[in-house]
Amino acid sequence: MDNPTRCSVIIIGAGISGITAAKVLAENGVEDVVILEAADRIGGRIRKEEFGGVTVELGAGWIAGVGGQLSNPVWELARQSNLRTCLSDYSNARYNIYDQNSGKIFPSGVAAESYKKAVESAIQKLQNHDDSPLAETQSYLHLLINIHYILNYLFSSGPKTPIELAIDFILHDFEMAEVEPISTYVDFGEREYLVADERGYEYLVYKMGESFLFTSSESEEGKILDSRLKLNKVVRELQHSRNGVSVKTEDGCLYEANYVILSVSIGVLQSHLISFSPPLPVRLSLFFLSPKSKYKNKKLVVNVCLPSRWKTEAISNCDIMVYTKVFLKFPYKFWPCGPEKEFFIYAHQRRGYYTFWQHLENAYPGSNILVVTLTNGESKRIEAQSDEETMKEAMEVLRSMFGCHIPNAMDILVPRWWNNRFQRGSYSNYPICVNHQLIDDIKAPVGRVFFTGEHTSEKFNGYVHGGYLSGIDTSKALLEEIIKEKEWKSENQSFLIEPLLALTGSLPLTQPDAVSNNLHKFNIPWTTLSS
Ligand SMILES: Cc1cc2nc3c(=O)[nH]c(=O)nc-3n(C[C@H](O)[C@H](O)[C@H](O)COP(=O)(O)OP(=O)(O)OC[C@H]3O[C@@H](n4cnc5c(N)ncnc54)[C@H](O)[C@@H]3O)c2cc1C
Repeated sequence: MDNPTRCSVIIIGAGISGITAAKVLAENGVEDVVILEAADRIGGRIRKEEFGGVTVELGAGWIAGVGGQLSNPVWELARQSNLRTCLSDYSNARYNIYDQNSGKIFPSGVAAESYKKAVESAIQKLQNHDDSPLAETQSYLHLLINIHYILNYLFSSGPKTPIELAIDFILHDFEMAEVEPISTYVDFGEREYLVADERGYEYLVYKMGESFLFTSSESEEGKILDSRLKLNKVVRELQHSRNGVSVKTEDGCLYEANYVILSVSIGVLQSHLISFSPPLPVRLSLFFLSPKSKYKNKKLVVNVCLPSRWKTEAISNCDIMVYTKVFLKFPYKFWPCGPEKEFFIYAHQRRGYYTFWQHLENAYPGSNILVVTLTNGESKRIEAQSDEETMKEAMEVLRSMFGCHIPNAMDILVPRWWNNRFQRGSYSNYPICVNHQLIDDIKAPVGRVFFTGEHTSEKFNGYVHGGYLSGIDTSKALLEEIIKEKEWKSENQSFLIEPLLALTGSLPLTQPDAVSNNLHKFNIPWTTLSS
């Protein structure tokens, strides 16, 4: 094995969070970094592909949260790069629900009424229920946060009819899949813009990289040539100690640094693609029955959080959402394209079965492309089957909506985020009543290993701007740590010099380890009592 490459900071992953973190470090004088990226490109879950003559976004498609008092930083980046976007209005989707049996759109009154009734009756029930988390619900915003509860109350034995299932799917899996989407809309505004630019959404990540990495000037967009960015480097082992970190890649290369920033997705962390030595901390949970009257016969869970025993549990408690956009190219349009027709819904007795459709005529007029979104179980199911089978299923659904005469699709594109071992899903999805300790634990550093990525953003997890802002937060936290270590070292010079003297025979080697205790963030032991 060659000598290890040595640097100050290794960044694992070149998605938006990793590239942003590297940029902030470079701007603050830490340029001695190495970025290890498993794929052959930067951008991660922001990814374009040419399909049917246009550029489609396989991953992030929308800049969500625009038009509010604060400006979404990703929207700012998009404006600086003149990224072409178009406004999307999902709210119309609920008026375009196709009945599986008749192939006709439910009269707008019926669909809108079902939707309104669903929401109103749920609020009513929840407000009457004292211990409901929605007892105080007064606004639409509160409603959005707690959509899980609404749906559970509304369909107390589960949604049954195709239209109920379709509404459940739109609200639950599509519009409100994350725990607090509200922060995005409250902070940055309620508008969402679809990126429709041939350079792709990923151009923003490339532009950021270009600001601190060397690029070739051959083409207008150039190519990142900087040796600090290493593509096709799959990190498999990470060893960390109070002296530093060493990272081994699948091709046998070794890298050493003072610190690591790990930006891989929560799905990758859960998959054990990367092994940690020593292993990431685990939490011990003790269960027993309380003899005391107040808690009599209740199971008590005492989470004994021994020093540094918390990380793995937090990682395993965060869900990952699988969200798949299937693209279909047709020789001509057969779907309505007028105003408020961009999105339409198929109501089927199987929940989430090719439910949510979008045409790309607003983004790319004349492209004749439809996109259908599947999630979770349905995503995994179609990932496991051939694209031909998926096309056949999609065509059956389209024929039941638009009739037998419609043409076959000429081409299909099925991204596989779940089976991609560098992603293992689309984005993090925290439990609805998330305990803030969970997110704190997920993002807290372990010794010299710092964690970043959309899943570490308390307010904006699941979004591109969550990834971007987490990259800034993590690199700032690391910069503080670097400064603290420098200060500690200069204050404790004697501890550093004396062991050297000992080596020359002047002193016994009994001095304390010459590294700041701050570097090891042992958690203070804590306990929780829950019934
Ligand atoms: C289908 C889909 C639709 C989405 N829609 C939207 C949307 O409309 N709007 C929105 O705001 N957000 C959306 N998102 C979410 C958004 O894309 C992500 O939140 C964001 O891009 C995450 O950035 P990140 O840097 O945290 O992670 P990533 O982009 O996943 O970056 C992590 C990087 O680490 C690399 N990596 C993984 N394992 C290793 C390893 N072992 N060694 C080295 N490198 C490794 C990966 O290849 C990747 O490049 C969507 C995501 C998906 C998948």
